[in-house]
Amino acid sequence: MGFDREEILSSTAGGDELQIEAALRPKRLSEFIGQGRVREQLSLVLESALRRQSPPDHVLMSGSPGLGKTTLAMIIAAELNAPLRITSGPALERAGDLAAILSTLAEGEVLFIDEIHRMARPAEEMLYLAMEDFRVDIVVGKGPGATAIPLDIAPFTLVGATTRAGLLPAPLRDRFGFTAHMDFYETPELEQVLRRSAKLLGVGLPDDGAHEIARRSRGTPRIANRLLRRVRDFADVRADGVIDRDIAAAALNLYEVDGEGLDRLDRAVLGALLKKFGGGPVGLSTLAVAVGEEPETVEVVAEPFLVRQGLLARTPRGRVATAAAWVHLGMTPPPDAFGASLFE
Ligand SMILES: Nc1ncnc2c1ncn2[C@@H]1O[C@H](COP(=O)(O)OP(=O)(O)OP(=O)(O)O)[C@@H](O)[C@H]1O
Repeated sequence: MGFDREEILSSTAGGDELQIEAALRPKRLSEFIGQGRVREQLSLVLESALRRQSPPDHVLMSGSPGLGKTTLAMIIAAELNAPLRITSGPALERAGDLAAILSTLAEGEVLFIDEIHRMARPAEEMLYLAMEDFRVDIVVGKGPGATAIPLDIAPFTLVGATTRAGLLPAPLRDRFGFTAHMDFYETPELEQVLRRSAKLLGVGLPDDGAHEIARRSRGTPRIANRLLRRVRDFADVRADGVIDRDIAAAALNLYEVDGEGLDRLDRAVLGALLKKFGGGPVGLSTLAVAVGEEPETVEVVAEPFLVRQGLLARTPRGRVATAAAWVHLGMTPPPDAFGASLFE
């Protein structure tokens, strides 16, 4: 499969989680689990580009952190047999930062810009022209005497990733020929991710253990892999190394991941919403201050999963806890709680 178990095991010894994460990444589209529709659409886009022998359309991927956007960008380059350049929105502060990258791209190269919604405005405007005409305008001089010198660049494919597609300006969004929205994964898909990772890590993971970790992984492969490593530590020290359902449940309880996969931040958000604001509605920034986090962390990391679990609703007046949230935290929902009729 192109994976080197030694590579993974030795990086475990060094304790380098990032290296393990990299080693667990699927390298080809056929190894990528779940996201069936995105995979099928992407495989058509790539296949036809290969037949035409020209770079495919630019690709935009949106979705919560850890769902596989970086992995897919790497796969796109691998399937096209093309080199890959990786950067991120916050690193592109000035147009010159982007010009330096664009002007040195090889023909057909894949340029991956993570967190593309955080790119500075001048770089964004330079990108429009580059995406459309494979050209950049290098501005020389300042003020009224400034002149733009056009420079042709090699045809390339931009792969952009964002956790917040809504923040992308329309002119940028419209220049992507293919947009993929990544959804949270279903439990059986995460079981597959876990079985594959366990094999690569040489960990014994029976089906009931895989199921227990998968259902607590917030629909996210990165979290599934992270929990697998924590549970493996527990199994090595407190059991014979095999991760069955009971071992997985005991380890995850210890790490404060509850039965529905809510972690400490998720529970802090719900707890504040219920106990400090009577279930809401409350504004995002007030809620974030109450849990001591940045609004963006609450909005991007905690909320999408809580919404998906039916525990929190975003309304025009603010965030509201549903009746299910009260029940989840062991409290009785007030009669007027959002969705209370479901519990009658
Ligand atoms: N479909 C998948 N099949 C198997 N493993 C996956 C899949 N998607 C992601 N993973 C695993 O999850 C980890 C995180 O994926 P990745 O870094 O691609 O997420 P991401 O969406 O780019 O996150 P972020 O936006 O936070 O960087 C990877 O190490 C990879 O091993």
